[in-house]
Amino acid sequence: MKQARLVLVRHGQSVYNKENLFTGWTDVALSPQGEKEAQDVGRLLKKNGIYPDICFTSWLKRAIHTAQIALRELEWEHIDSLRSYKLNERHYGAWQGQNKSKVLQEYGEQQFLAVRRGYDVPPPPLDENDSRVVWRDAKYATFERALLPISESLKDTKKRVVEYFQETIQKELKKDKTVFVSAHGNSLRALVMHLEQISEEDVVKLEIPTGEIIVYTFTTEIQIDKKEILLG
Ligand SMILES: O=C(O)[C@H](O)COP(=O)(O)O
Repeated sequence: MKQARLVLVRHGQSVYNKENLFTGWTDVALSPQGEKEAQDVGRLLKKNGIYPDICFTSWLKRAIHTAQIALRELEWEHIDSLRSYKLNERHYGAWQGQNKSKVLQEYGEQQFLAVRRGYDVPPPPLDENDSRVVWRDAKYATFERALLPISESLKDTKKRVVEYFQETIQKELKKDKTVFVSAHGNSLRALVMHLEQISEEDVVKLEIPTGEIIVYTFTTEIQIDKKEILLG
């Protein structure tokens, strides 16, 4: 019997991950190691006989390139790919581009963790006059300003990610498709929190490393039957 499968992949290491900088909506490329991690994703999918029917990514190139490299490695590049800003990484506000160790020193462990891994504490917002603010990026020019964040908590990210999951991705699962999603550390933490009904307290411990592949198999009622992490 064909069962719906959801394959979640965190993009490979980016050049900001390598430098230990907060990234958020900053649109940075994969590092050479990240490209290798993306190839490994394709290799592991092949080894496990997982050939997706459809692919979803965020609008950020580290997730787009991870999906493209993985599908090339899998020799499965023909499938439809849909992209949405709703799968983008959590907006890291004024912390974007800052060194994580320096921010930790400046804010102290408790505040740092509350923002970085907690549920409803956003980082300080990006100044509206900052040239990096999202509405100055041509890609988002047609959006209403109110839709574009200058900082987000995990709760804010979860709202848009779950909306997109329920409106779009879940429709494919209901047709028993194998759905590939290439996204980000925190947009995926938000989705996993929703799927596994993880509490606000427990989500603090949820970590998703770069290049990780999580495969959920669903029953016909869209209930999780099995969860697997694919390892090389
Ligand atoms: O946006 C970032 O900096 C990373 O993609 C995720 O970072 P985090 O693990 O520090 O939340």
